[in-house]
Order: sequence, then C-alpha cells, then structure tokens
Amino acid sequence: MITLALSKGRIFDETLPLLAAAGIEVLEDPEKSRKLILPTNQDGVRVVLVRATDVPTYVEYGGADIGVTGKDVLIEHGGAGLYQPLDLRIAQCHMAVAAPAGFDYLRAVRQGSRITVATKYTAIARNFFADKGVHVDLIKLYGSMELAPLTGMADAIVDLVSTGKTLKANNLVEVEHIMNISSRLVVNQAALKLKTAPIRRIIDSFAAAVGSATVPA
Ligand SMILES: Nc1ncnc2c1ncn2[C@@H]1O[C@H](COP(=O)(O)OP(=O)(O)OP(=O)(O)O)[C@@H](O)[C@H]1O
Ligand SMILES: O=P(O)(O)OC[C@H]1O[C@H](OP(=O)(O)OP(=O)(O)O)[C@H](O)[C@@H]1O
Repeated sequence: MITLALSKGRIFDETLPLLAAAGIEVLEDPEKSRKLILPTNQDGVRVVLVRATDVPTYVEYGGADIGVTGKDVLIEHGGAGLYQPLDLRIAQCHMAVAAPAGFDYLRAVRQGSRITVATKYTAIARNFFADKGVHVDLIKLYGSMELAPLTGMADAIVDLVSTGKTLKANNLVEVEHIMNISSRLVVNQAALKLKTAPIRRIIDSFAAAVGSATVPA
C-alpha cells in the first residue's frame, strides 16, 4: 500500500491532475466526505488528508510514504529525512514583507530601527531579516497576519502573496519580495527503499506531467 498525504483545498485540487497522469483517481470528494482516508481507483494507493503544515511530519515519521507540500511549509519544518525529488509547480505564490502604506519600512531599515513583524513563517522571516542585518522582534501567529499591523500589534508582516488582493483589501503594501513558493513532492526515504517500484512510478508520472527532471535520491 502506498499512502499519499495531501491537504484539503488548493493542494488537493491542484494535485488531482497529476494523480490522473499517474492513472490514480481519488474516489471521494474531501469537501463532501468527513473521511480522512480516501480510497483511490488503485487498490495499492490511498490518500490521507492532513493539515497543510502536518504533511512533512506525516511523511517524515512514515504515516505517509509520499506527500505534497508548499516550499514555505517545508522550510519551516526543516525537511529532515525527506527526499524532495520534484518541484510540482502548483500552488504558486511568493513570500513577502508587507506593511501599512503609512509605515516607512525602507526608512526604518535604513535607520537600523527595531521592527516588529507578525508571521506564521518565523524561520523564513528570521533568516531573511538576519541576512539583511535588520533587527526584528517576531510575533508568531497562525493566520490572519494582515490584522496585526491594522491593530497596532506589529509594524509589518511576512506572508504569502498571490494576486495581492488580500493585502489590498487590508490597506497593506508589499515592501520586500522574499522568495517564490510552489509545492514539492516529498518522499519518506525508508519507504522509497522498501517500495521502490510503485513510488518511482508515481514520481516519474508526476515528473512527466509537470515536465521537469527529478532530483536523484
Ligand atoms: N494564495 C495562495 N495562492 C497560491 N498558493 C498558496 C496561497 N496561499 C498558500 N499557498 C500555498 O498552498 C499551501 C497550502 O495552503 P493552504 O491555504 O491550503 O493551507 P494553510 O491554511 O496555509 O495551512 P494550515 O491549514 O496548516 O494552516 C501553502 O503552504 C502555500 O505553499
Ligand atoms: O494575494 P492573494 O491572492 O490575496 O493570496 C494571499 C492570501 O492567501 C493565503 O491565504 P489563504 O488563501 O490560504 O487563506 P487562509 O489562510 O484563510 O486559508 C495567504 O495567507 C494570504 O492571506
């Protein structure tokens, strides 16, 4: 049995065409079913639904053999013990620093001021500001980061941006582009050794579907 960990929503939706390329069809709609283990048209393949941030953990500890997860989540997790053969080029967005239009971020940076930054992505934010030599106090949040500067709790945020609509709706402006983000395939190293043929078949089908070469194990 091959177990594939996905999160509900955009990762699940955008992985479906890749699964189809591997001849795998998920037999239940996660938006309609309360089941966390979904059967597929292949007896030897099942999908488990977990929180987006838990996908690397399930694959690391063998709860799943393969997973699909954002580069953001992978960096925060650390990626220990995970084989990352493929950029799937799905769920594309970028990580950015944003601040209210009234906050002169560049001036604060130039003057060496201490900046308070709210984010769910503390590892990415810490590394980014450390590389720039900017002094920051980080406030860890689990969602709705945009609210932090609006309530006076933080000067700026580090968050994902796609269309920019969320920032605009909350009167925030992007002031730094940190990195491009897309989702990766992650594989449990031991599972790859024990179940090489079926896992390779999935990796190769995904690679062909996204038109990219795989990274050797
Ligand atoms: N607006 C967006 N456009 C494109 N991709 C995005 C966007 N927001 C997030 N992503 C990518 O999709 C992944 C999954 O996001 P999703 O919103 O489904 O989970 P989440 O709500 O961030 O996670 P959790 O449920 O654990 O809090 C993210 O890790 C990121 O890589
Ligand atoms: O630039 P945009 O296209 O507006 O996208 C950016 C938004 O997308 C993500 O949230 P998400 O859509 O995952 O919402 P959620 O955290 O409430 O699930 C991210 O945290 C931003 O808030």
